[in-house]
Amino acid sequence: MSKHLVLASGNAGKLREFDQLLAPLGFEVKPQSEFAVDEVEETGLTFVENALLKAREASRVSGAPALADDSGLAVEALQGRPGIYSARFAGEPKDDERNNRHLLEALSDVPEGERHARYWCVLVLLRHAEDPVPLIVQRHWDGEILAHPRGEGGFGYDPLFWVPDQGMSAAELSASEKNRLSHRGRALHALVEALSDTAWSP
Ligand SMILES: O=P(O)(O)OP(=O)(O)OP(=O)(O)OC[C@H]1O[C@@H](n2cnc3c(O)ncnc32)[C@H](O)[C@@H]1O
Ligand SMILES: [Mg+2]
Repeated sequence: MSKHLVLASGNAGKLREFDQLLAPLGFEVKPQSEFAVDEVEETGLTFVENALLKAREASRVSGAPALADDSGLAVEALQGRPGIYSARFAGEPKDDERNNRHLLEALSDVPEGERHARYWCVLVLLRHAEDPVPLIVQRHWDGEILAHPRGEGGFGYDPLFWVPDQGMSAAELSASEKNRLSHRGRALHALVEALSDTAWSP
């Protein structure tokens, strides 16, 4: 069974995590930049719609099976925002530091104990651009939003995402600990498990 995949993402943090997770499982993965896939407009209203758009475009242009990730942070005190708009919470162009500052401002009046947040990750695997049976998995990871950033690892909102069970922010966890616990790591394990030989053959 050939296990080559195009990763339909332009996010360096995600690409690093996918490499760490997929290489030991024998997958040969290439970022979509190697095939000159342009960033698609994420016009969906759900993570799953956006992940489908990204995977379909990457598969169409590369001619290879494509894996896309649409993910984001849903903050309870903000009625689930920024959600699907997480990458551009502070406007264009997308910028992690500005997003984090924007999040802290939005929560400036929200006390500790009421800063619950949930990372969501939806993964879509298309075996080819017109695959009528995409493999779809979604997982979440719960935490609290800190009042100040902590840690240097991870990417995006990780310095503000407190993981109560670990007593650390997501940016303070080692890469392997984050992958073991995170929305993305757990979604990817479930996807690989669901990827039986039958599911893989078009
Ligand atoms: O669409 P692609 O090209 O994959 O890259 P992107 O950064 O635009 O990705 P999304 O559209 O899925 O937006 C997800 C945003 O949610 C945030 N996010 C998702 N997973 C995260 C994680 O594990 N750690 C920190 N932030 C995360 C981060 O700000 C991302 O930019
Ligand atoms: Mg995006």
